[in-house]
Amino acid sequence: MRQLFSGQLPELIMFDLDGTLVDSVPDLASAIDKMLVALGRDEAGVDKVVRWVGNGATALVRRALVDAFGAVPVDDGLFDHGYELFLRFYGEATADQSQLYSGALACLEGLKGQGIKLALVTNKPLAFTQTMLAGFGLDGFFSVVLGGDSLPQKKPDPSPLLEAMRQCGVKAEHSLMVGDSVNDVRAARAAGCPVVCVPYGYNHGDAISLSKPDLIVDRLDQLL
Ligand SMILES: O=C(O)COP(=O)(O)O
Ligand SMILES: [Mg+2]
Repeated sequence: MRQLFSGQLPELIMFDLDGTLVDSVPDLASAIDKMLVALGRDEAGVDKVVRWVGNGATALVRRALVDAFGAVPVDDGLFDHGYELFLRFYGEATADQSQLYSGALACLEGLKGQGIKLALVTNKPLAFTQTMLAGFGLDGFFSVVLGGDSLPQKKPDPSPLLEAMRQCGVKAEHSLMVGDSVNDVRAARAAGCPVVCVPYGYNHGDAISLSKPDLIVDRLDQLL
């Protein structure tokens, strides 16, 4: 990580949540499947849902409805009904089957111990993000937490990263983004900061190396 900052440590590290810190797809898939069954369709299953995660909850629901109903664009009434069902089911079980990735907690503890400011920048809606962070005891680590609905634009737009930097008072050249998807890489490039990725997350079924992050680490504790 130091090689990205001319031998120094970054002052701020911004983390993605789904697919980077937490393997959240089991609960997301379960809520999507309950929604589809309530709408009279077959379950989609984890293998499909894993490719639909990454652009926030509305995009996830829309992709599931397009797959199940085959209509593009999805009718507004169907979307509203489906989204309401998804919010209810996911709210009932946000972090039941989800798991922290190996090395994630040690990474956050180690970086915080080195005096580096930490921020969480996710496309997941803020309310679910807060539930998940609290469920894993991670809520104390971050100076700033931004969800996909915190600002008008979400990743790959750079605005959530720029807002986290602004709130922490750190410039882009002293900031680092850590994520798992092309949305994290694009947001970091547009915000002007380096980006490290993990290869185990959700990148719409593509290898993250195709997005050319500055560094790929197999486990987050390799950042220490
Ligand atoms: O909710 C999503 O679609 C993805 O969330 P993430 O930005 O934490 O990966
Ligand atoms: Mg992610």
